[in-house]
Amino acid sequence: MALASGVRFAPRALLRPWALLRGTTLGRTEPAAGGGGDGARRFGSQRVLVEPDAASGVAVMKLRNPPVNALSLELLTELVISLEKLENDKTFRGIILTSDCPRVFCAGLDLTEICGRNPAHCAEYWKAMQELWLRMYLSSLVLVAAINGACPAGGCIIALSCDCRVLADNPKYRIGLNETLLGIIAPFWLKDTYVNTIGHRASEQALQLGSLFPPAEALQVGLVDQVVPEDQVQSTALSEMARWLAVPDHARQLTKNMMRKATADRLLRQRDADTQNFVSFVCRDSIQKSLQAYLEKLRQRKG
Ligand SMILES: CCCCCCC/C=C/C(=O)SCCNC(=O)CCNC(=O)[C@H](O)C(C)(C)COP(=O)(O)OP(=O)(O)OC[C@H]1O[C@@H](n2cnc3c(N)ncnc32)[C@H](O)[C@@H]1OP(=O)(O)O
Repeated sequence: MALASGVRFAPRALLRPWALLRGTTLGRTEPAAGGGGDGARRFGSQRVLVEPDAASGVAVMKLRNPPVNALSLELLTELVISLEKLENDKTFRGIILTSDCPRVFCAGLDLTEICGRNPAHCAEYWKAMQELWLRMYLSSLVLVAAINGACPAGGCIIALSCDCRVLADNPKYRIGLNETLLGIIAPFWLKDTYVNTIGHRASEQALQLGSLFPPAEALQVGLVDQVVPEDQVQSTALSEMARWLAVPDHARQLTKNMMRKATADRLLRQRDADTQNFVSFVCRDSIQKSLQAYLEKLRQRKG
């Protein structure tokens, strides 16, 4: 990821994402409906749909891992690859991230990736989660989250790593870090991201209580930047994007780096320890039991 000034600030020692790829269909390019030239061609993968608009330099990236866009290992990997592809293409300056699944932006970690799995799998999964966060948090592109559905936990991590958040005004679309309610704890880098966004006291309260904020409260606490009627989420995200793109890239990118680097560096310095910590925590019998019980509750809630 090169800055306009030639400075590169994305961590270079990140995982090679394609090493994680299993059975995906990346790199597929197809014409968008009614599309013609390059600017109207879609590409992406099974779980990430990318609609690039070369004329504006903005791509819309849609999560499509039904039913709830849970962050499976495949989805994490495909997101990193799509992001990298856009970053390496000088045509693009911004991404609008949104959901292709009705009513849910992203349900967070795919609990089936950490329930009843062996430590090696949990480690591989957690590294992919770290990777996505690092890539997004330090991206040289402008990332705007168009949050068109529920956005708990890992979904909120994805939204928080964007530069700006627009949330649809629907009381069911709550956003926040509810980890404590599942009996788990947000890692330090997620806590840092929360504090950077809403401040220390609000984070302390919200993290301990596992608060999921409905739109008006999310706006009030500063978790999102705009709350708009559902049918205006996309257009508002585009207007926000235009505001951010009006700033010269090099100045905005270096400022973003200045604001975020210390937080990202903290994880980069202790990435392995963070992975070990995650694995030993989630593999404990007691944590496995609470995760299983939570998953069971979700399954039974249906119908
Ligand atoms: C040291 C430890 C560090 C750990 C830090 C970890 C940081 C991040 C943690 C997380 O992200 S944990 C995950 C937290 N996520 C949630 O609590 C959300 C749970 N889901 C919901 O609340 C709801 O599903 C929803 C997102 C509001 C959508 O509701 P809706 O009514 O539309 O769908 P459902 O009927 O509830 O679900 C459909 C289907 O999907 C399954 N499912 C839902 N969420 C998950 C998930 N996160 N992982 C895996 N599967 C999930 C749900 O069980 C249903 O499955 P089926 O019954 O159809 O089999």
